[in-house]
Amino acid sequence: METPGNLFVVAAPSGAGKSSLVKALRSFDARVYPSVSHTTRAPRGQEKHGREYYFASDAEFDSMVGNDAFVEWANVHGKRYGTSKKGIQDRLAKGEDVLLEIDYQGALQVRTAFPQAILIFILPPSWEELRSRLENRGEDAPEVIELRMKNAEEEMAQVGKFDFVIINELFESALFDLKAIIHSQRLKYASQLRLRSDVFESLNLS
Ligand SMILES: Nc1nc2c(ncn2[C@@H]2O[C@H](COP(=O)(O)OP(=O)(O)O)[C@@H](O)[C@H]2O)c(=O)[nH]1
Ligand SMILES: Nc1ncnc2c1ncn2[C@@H]1O[C@H](COP(=O)(O)OP(=O)(O)O)[C@@H](O)[C@H]1O
Repeated sequence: METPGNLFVVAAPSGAGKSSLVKALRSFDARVYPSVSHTTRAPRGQEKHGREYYFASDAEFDSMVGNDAFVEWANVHGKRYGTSKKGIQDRLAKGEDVLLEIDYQGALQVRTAFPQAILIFILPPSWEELRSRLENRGEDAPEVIELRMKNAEEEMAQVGKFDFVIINELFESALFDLKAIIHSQRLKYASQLRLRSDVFESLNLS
């Protein structure tokens, strides 16, 4: 589907730092609207329904799948996660930028539905660092960390299908890269025309 807003999709193995990067980006770029996904996994410590996720039962998730309410959904680490159509289509149609923080299976489904979507993959600098970030985050049980490390192999093998790759070694440098990708999309002709129609009009351009 062609829409005036930019659709950014950020994927990464668990622990690579995508939530931290997107949160930091949001703190000074309120024009990137993060979509809130639905999931059947349980909330973690500080997570709130409707903020990090909409936490859904299996039956609720089944019913949304049955009603064709998702742009994409996938099984990730044994739980289901999905992006609702309602959450993004209106915003994109209004010309707003939307950012999805989802797994690679979902990212590839989004590309089918929205061929102009910009797919960004975030890599950790090493396996050791990935494990230590998962351990230091202190949110997941040891067996959950093992499953996430194991799944990371399959996830990282998909990096070549993405448009951009960011290596999150130094946080500030990775954040700079993410900002640069987003900013470069906004400098494209169609985006500039939409965002700065006042300038285009005063210069008699269109
Ligand atoms: N396909 C898909 N994946 C999602 C969605 N929301 C989150 N995910 C992915 O599910 C995985 C697990 O997310 P989460 O449980 O929050 O753990 P985290 O990756 O450690 O932060 C991550 O790869 C997320 O990017 C979604 O709506 N669709
Ligand atoms: N560049 C970095 N250097 C060191 N630690 C980082 C870096 N980026 C993120 N982290 C830390 O790694 C852990 C995992 O990051 P998080 O954003 O939760 O990852 P994801 O959302 O990809 O699962 C968090 O404790 C976070 O503070």
